[in-house]
Amino acid sequence: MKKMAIIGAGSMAEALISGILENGLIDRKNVWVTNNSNQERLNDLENRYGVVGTYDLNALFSGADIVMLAMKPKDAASAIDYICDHLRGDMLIVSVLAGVSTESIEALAGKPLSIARAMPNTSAAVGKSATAIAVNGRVSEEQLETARQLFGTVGLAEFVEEVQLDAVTGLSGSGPAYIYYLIETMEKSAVEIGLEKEMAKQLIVQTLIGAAEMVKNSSKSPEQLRREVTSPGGTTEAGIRVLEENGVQKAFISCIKAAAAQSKRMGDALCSQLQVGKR
Ligand SMILES: NC(=O)C1=CN([C@@H]2O[C@H](COP(=O)(O)OP(=O)(O)OC[C@H]3O[C@@H](n4cnc5c(N)ncnc54)[C@H](O)[C@@H]3O)[C@@H](O)[C@H]2O)C=CC1
Ligand SMILES: O=C(O)[C@@H]1CCC=N1
Repeated sequence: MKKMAIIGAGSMAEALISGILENGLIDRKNVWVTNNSNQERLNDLENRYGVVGTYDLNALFSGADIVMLAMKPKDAASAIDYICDHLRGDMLIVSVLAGVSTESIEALAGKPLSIARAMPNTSAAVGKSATAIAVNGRVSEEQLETARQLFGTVGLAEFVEEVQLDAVTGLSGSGPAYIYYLIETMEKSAVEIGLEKEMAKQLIVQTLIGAAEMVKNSSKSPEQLRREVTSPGGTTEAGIRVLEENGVQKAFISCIKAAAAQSKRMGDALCSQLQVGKR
């Protein structure tokens, strides 16, 4: 039975704990978690999930085969420095840190490590994450399968090359925020055209779920599906024309490119600081 040590006890850690336990991937008594100082949060996770919270690093790492890095990227250097004596080459290090390369993690730890670097999104909290995973050359077939299973408990898990993770971050890591922004916008306009907010919300959510299911299950392209909604001279055509006139598609493309570029900038800055190769 595997043991996992989780460093960082925030929302991403909790989503993964929940997914792992619901799927029985690891026994709750073998899921250990720590953070930098918030004992109350550790108690809360212990009470709700039956996992083990601790500040005793020897106990945390004893017998651990998987170590998950789940603090904010800005805290990565101090956190890895604090735990590096406990990291071993035979452990699978799983990182969800945005923009922190596998080489940077090894440089921070000062030793070669088997690392699976993942980019999930916050929909992991409801088991619907879209996660992309990249592994470094030291990850064994068995560890690769472990990484797939881990992120499979919180949604879709696909493998990519590490160089593609900035693009994934801009697309699906940040992606839920773009959709929330769209929902906010649809809610505002719904109220302006005379609908109650709560009713509008239900209609919007169902519209999104329905459209997503159509794209997922139909053999037709999104463009074809859009054309089927758009009657000549009808309402959709009038609406889409305004989107086109306002360059909304161009703005979305620029948005995703800006987010991906920021991910790369953040990663490259850390690589320069640590004097490791940029991706
Ligand atoms: N929020 C998002 O949409 C996504 C976040 N991520 C990544 O997930 C990671 C965690 O994000 P969240 O869970 O949203 O953050 P969060 O702020 O909810 O949790 C961070 C946790 O790290 C702990 N921490 C801080 N310094 C520490 C240290 N030195 N040692 C141990 N623990 C320490 C904090 O106490 C807190 O429990 C980040 O690296 C982020 O890049 C990845 C994909 C999506
Ligand atoms: O905004 C961020 O930096 C993180 C990474 C992906 C989603 N949230």
